[in-house]
Amino acid sequence: MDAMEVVGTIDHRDREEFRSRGFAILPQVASESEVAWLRQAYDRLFVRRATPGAEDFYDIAGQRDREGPPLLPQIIKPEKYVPELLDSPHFARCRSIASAFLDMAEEELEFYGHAILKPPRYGAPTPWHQDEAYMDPRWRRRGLSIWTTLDEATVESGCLHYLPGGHRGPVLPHHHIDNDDRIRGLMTDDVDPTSAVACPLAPGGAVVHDFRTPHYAGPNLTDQPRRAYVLVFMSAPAEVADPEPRPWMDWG
Ligand SMILES: O=C(O)CCC(=O)C(=O)O
Repeated sequence: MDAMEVVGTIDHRDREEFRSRGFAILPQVASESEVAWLRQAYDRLFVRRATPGAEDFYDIAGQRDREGPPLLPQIIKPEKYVPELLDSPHFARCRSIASAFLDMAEEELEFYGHAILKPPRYGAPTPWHQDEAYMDPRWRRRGLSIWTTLDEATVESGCLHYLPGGHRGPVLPHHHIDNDDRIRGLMTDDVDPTSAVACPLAPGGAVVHDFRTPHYAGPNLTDQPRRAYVLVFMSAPAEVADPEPRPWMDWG
């Protein structure tokens, strides 16, 4: 029996929370049985594909040529390897939720997934960043991420933290982690973490954040893995007439 009611729709309070704070909390977007299915798909994916050099596998926090286990392993577009992910009720629910938050028809939304694993008692923090800092400034997209946890996500295991309202400001200056451009991950120093809101969740719960909302997750200090499956939904790109410089990007 599934313990909590799975909610695939949002109401005006969720919308208002998202509009004013740049994030919203959805306590249950996947049922217990869906979480069990997602976990086994996720684990198989990491066993098969989480090897250095594998296509779509990255260590966000480790240097490209680093030896040893990845610090913050991530698989981009897991749906390429497990197409059933897109047939799942969880995906349908998330697409409908994204459509409601973005006020765009489902058919107009582009999307992709990514999976970020924090193994037990191992792994780096995900430093403060805005997702938009990773994007090409020559193209503007409206969008959001729906971050579903497959495990208990707590402050100790690496739940997400947000800076409320940060999505209404600019894209902040970012740099590569440790100022080392062999590390793929970006971070910003321009946040005041004392005003951050931590978002602990039970398995199957989700947080939704705008591309511009600054966010952070700590290292996993617990004996359980912290498996997050993220679905990113966005509008088609619109060309920006006068793009802002993002010197941390490869194109300078
Ligand atoms: O799962 C994490 O540690 C970070 C997730 C994140 O930054 C994102 O989904 O945008």
